[in-house]
Amino acid sequence: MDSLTLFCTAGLLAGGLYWFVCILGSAEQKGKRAVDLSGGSISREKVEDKYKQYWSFFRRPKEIETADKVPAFVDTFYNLVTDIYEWGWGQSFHFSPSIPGKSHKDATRIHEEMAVDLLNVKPGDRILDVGCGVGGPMRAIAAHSQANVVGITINEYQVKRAQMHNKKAGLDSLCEVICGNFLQMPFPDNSFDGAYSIEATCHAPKLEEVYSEIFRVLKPGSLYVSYEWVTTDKYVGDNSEHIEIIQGIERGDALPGLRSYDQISEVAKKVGFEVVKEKDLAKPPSNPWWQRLKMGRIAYWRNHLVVTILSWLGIAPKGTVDVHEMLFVTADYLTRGGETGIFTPMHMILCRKPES
Ligand SMILES: C=C(CC[C@@H](C)[C@H]1CC[C@H]2C3=CC[C@H]4[C@H](C)[C@@H](O)CC[C@]4(C)[C@H]3CC[C@]12C)C(C)C
Ligand SMILES: C[S@@+](CC[C@H](N)C(=O)[O-])C[C@H]1O[C@@H](n2cnc3c(N)ncnc32)[C@H](O)[C@@H]1O
Repeated sequence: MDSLTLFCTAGLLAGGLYWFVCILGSAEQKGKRAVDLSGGSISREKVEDKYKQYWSFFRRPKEIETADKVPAFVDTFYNLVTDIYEWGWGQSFHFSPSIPGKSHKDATRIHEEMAVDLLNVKPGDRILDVGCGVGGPMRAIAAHSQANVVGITINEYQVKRAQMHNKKAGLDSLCEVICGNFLQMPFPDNSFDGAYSIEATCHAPKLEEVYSEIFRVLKPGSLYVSYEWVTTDKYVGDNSEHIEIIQGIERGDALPGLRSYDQISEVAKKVGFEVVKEKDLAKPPSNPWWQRLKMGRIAYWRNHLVVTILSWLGIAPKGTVDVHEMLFVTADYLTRGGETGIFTPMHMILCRKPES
């Protein structure tokens, strides 16, 4: 082979690799590229250890149930997964029913806007986003309602990402992000005109603790809506396949234990809320929320290859392949949860804090 052929072949290979990693492997919503994958606030040499530490929680399940350690364990999880979520899913870390003829991005936004529409808020009102992630829902909701949204997340890295996205979207005057624990929120009593949580309170070891905090910070008469992760009435506690699926979902999503659908309104009433409405938004005529997960399978194989190459080249931190692998397996459990109908990530509950 002469040197020109060698040069051209090397150029083609390098170009192909760049296209595969940087173009094909880029996020749905631009913002995170494969080459930028990190361990969040964890230093790159500690990612592998932290991943092992994450798994050690599941070897001591009793400790999780009782633990004040849960917020720290959830924080570790989001350090490990936030970049991969943003890269492979976008800035909204939740599911939504598929809508024929609409893109995932539009279906996601519609699901988010529905939450704030239920709250009856006016422009200028102050509303709380409980477990805000990197702020995808917050930005859609602020833009749609012109309300001021305050988001709280346990994860410092997400705060930085959310603030950066808010600024970039020109929504930083409407959106504020705070790092804190939603089980002990740094807000005065009766200080919000509304609140919502999207697929976040499932991380609370006791739902009562987070619901009573939300109740405390809401003004009397105002509304709270939540999209909850729960097992449905189709879940049979002694069916081994059902147990396997639910445990798979818990392990891959940092959940201290999934609740049953009928526990949600019980807890809401117990802390003082009036339950205005309750509905599983996944039920027909809604189209399957897990369709997007299932359709993405080929992309996940490609992503796996991209992450493996980047790890091998020393660009992605050691341990990233393991985290990606864990999510890959989790996607399958979530799909099975949806297909069997034993699990829903969108059990909606709308509550009001009474006037007196
Ligand atoms: C509400 C929560 C998170 C819900 C979802 C946003 C995420 C649950 C599973 C995640 C993913 C699974 C497979 C990944 C894939 C292997 C990778 O290549 C690209 C990212 C995934 C698609 C990733 C994206 C986010 C999820 C769908 C929980 C934590 C309470
Ligand atoms: C699956 S993400 C959903 C994020 C956002 N609602 C969305 O839909 O994009 C769950 C969020 O809950 C937050 N969270 C979990 N436990 C928390 C806690 N104890 N205090 C504050 N935030 C918490 C996580 O940090 C994360 O931001």
